[in-house]
Amino acid sequence: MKTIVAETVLLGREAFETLGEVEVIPDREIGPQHLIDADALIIRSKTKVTPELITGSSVQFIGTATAGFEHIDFQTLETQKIGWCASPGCNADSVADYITTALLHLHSRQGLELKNKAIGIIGVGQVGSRVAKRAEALGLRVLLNDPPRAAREGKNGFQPLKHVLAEADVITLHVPLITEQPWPTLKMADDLFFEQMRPGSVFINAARGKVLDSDALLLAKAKGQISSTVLDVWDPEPQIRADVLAAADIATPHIAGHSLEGKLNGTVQVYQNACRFFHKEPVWDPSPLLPAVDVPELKINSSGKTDNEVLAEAAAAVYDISQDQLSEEDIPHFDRLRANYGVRREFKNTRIHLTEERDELTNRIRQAGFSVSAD
Ligand SMILES: NC(=O)c1ccc[n+]([C@@H]2O[C@H](COP(=O)([O-])OP(=O)(O)OC[C@H]3O[C@@H](n4cnc5c(N)ncnc54)[C@H](O)[C@@H]3O)[C@@H](O)[C@H]2O)c1
Ligand SMILES: O=C(O)[C@H](O)[C@H](O)COP(=O)(O)O
Repeated sequence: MKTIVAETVLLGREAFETLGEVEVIPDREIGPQHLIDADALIIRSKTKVTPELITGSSVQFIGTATAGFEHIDFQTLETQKIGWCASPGCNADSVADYITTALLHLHSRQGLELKNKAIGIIGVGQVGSRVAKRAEALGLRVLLNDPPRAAREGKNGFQPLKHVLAEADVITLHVPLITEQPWPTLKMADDLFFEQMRPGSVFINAARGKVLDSDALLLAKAKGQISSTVLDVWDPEPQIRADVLAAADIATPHIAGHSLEGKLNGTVQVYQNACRFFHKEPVWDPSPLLPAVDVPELKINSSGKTDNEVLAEAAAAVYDISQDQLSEEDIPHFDRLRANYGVRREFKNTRIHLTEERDELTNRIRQAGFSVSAD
C-alpha cells in the first residue's frame, strides 16, 4: 500500500509507514503526478482536492486531519467512488483554549468586562459547545445560534441570529464554510450582520476567513460598531490583507486549532479511519512520542484577586497569545509560521493549585478547561 502524506500532517510518516510505503510532500505541491500509483492521500487544509488532482489517480481513500473539510470536492469523490474522512472535534479543545485566552487577554489588557455580559456563539458544534462552557466560566451569559441544530433538535435553547446580534456584547463565529442553501455561511458576517450587532461589541472569527466579508468588518470598525476584533482566519490565506490585519486587536496565523493534541488527534483519527477502510489492524501508538507538558503544575496566589484575574493568569501562563500576534512583516511568512508552529499544550494538562479555598473559583477554573486543586 502506498500513502501520500502532506508535510504538515503531524507524525504522518510515522503513522502511515505502519501500513506500507509513504511519500511526504509539501501540502501545496501535491499534484496528480504523485497520485498515479497511490492508494491513500492524507492531507490537512492547504491541499485542495479538486477533479484535476484526483481524476485518473489510483487513490481509494482521502483523509484530512482537520475539522473543516471544504477543501475537498465531494462530487468528484462520489463519482470516482473514493472513500474519505475528516477529523471531527480533533482540535475543538484547542480552539476553546484559544477563545478563552483571547477573551481573558482583552479583559486584562483592554479592560473588557466579562461578568454579566453576553456572548453570542454562532455555530454550536464541537467547538461552539465547548466555547459556551468556557464562556460561562468567565461569567458570560451565553446566547446560542445554530439554525441546522434548531431544525433537527427543536428551537429550545437556540435564538435567531438577529436576536443574538442585538443582545450580545461579544460575537464569536464557529460555523463551517458552507456555500449552499438553506444555511449558507459564506460571507454571513456582512454589512447587515454588523449593523445588527450591538454598538461597541467584540467580534471574533476563528472559523474560516470566507465566513466574514472583510470589507464589511472594516466599515463596521470605521463606524465604531466594533470595539475589539480577534481574527485567526483570513480571506484570502496565505496572502492575508494588510488592511484587515491592521484592524485586528488580536491577529494570529490560523493556529487556533494548532495545539499539539489538536494536530495529533487529527492524525490519529485519519489513521484509524484509513485502517478501517483498508481492513488493517491499527498498530501505531503515538503516546511514547509526546513531549512533556511545559506547565504541568501552576501555583496561583489567588488572595485578593477576582476570579477572572486568576483565570487570566492561568491562561497566560499556559498559552501566551501575544506570542502569536501577527505583524505586517509576517504576511509573506504566513504558511511558514503555521508549519513551524511551536508546541502548545492544551489547558487540560495543567493542574492549578490555589493558595486558598474558593469553591466557586475552583469550579470556574475546572469549567475553563484546567485541572485544579486547593493547597
Ligand atoms: N481556526 C482553527 O484553527 C479552526 C479549528 C477547528 C475548526 N475550525 C473551523 O470551525 C468550524 C467549526 O468547527 P466544529 O468542529 O465546531 O464543527 P461542527 O461541525 O462540529 O460544528 C459546526 C456547527 O455549525 C452549525 N452551523 C452550520 N451552518 C450554520 C449557520 N448558517 N448558522 C449557524 N450555525 C450553523 C452546525 O449545525 C454545527 O452545529 C470548522 O468547520 C472549521 O472550518 C477552525
Ligand atoms: O479545520 C481545522 O481543523 C483547522 O482550521 C485546521 O487548523 C486547518 O488545517 P491546517 O490549515 O492547519 O492544515
